[in-house]
Amino acid sequence: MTNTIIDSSLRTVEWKDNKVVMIDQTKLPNQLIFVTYDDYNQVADAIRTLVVRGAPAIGVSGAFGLALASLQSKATTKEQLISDLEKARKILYETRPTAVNLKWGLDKIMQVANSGDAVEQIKQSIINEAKKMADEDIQINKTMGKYGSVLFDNNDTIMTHCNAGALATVAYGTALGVIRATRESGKNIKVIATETRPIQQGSRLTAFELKHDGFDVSLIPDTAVGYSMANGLVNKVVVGADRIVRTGHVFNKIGTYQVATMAKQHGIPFYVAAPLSTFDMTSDAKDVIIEMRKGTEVTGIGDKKTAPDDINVINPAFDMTPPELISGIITEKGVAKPPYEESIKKLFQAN
Ligand SMILES: CSC[C@@H](O)[C@@H](O)C(=O)COP(=O)(O)O
Repeated sequence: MTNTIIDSSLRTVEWKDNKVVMIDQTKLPNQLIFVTYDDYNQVADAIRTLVVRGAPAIGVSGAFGLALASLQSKATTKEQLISDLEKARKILYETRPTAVNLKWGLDKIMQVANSGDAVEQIKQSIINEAKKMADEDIQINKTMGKYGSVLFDNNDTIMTHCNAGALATVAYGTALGVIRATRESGKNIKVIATETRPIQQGSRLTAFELKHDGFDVSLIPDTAVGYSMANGLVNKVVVGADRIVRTGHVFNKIGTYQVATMAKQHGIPFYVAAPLSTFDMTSDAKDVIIEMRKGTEVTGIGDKKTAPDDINVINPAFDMTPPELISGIITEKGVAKPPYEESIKKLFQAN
């Protein structure tokens, strides 16, 4: 593993010279550091420790992890290679439970592996497929952005929560992709980003990313969502998603439910932007596992301790926003509107 500081345009995760290169998001915004991995276990660690995070980005990272596993394998038969890949798949899959894109990315690669014949040909097909998934992610975000941009007006101030930007995807972003496309369509917009405690994806990543790209962005503490809405500072909200089930229940970064509830209270449209790879058409909302993260994320800010010793902590990483709070779900196939079960089904039929 090597670290290099490079100031370049942002591509979160990439396949280069048979290695995986990603931005170390734990170091942002103070340092822009790219890490290079040649072992799938390192990729699994990177997902687990949030070096890479955001549902689409971890989906593609999982796929690249399997591509590394195929190169690491010493298998001489297809059966041995599949068994090595299954072992790696399990390790990668167990890194984070809520974002369904991880399963999607791993399943897609396993399908390619299972449909191949000879070992070397399977390895090459896996690498090709993972690279294709990364490239398609950018295109999907741009298409989603175009569908979403018509929902926003000139002079809107748009609130977003957590980070659903280029850094949560391969590039461009889901919710921030919609914001980018709205600006690209010639509309003048401002953005309000929530800080997103406990680990501040909003201030460290969204504010960093939007400022880097010249947006008019203001940062607020999570506790100022109600104030901002009650005082007319926000016209619309757009957030990303980690998993959306067929009924339109949206699982996203902790605090999203509060933002959506507050938006409803103030009659502010609340949109979700996510690719079809974020939809889980087989689980019920009650079966989705909410990741619980370590208490130290809450008992301190960065390295500074801000809570008493031995305090009990409850630290869920995600929450569920029910469909009745959501004005529309923006995808690369169009915008789903209530009733969601029906309109989501139609988006998949159009696929
Ligand atoms: C585009 S991913 C959805 C995001 O809005 C958000 O929930 C997110 O960034 C994921 O959380 P994270 O815990 O940082 O991986």
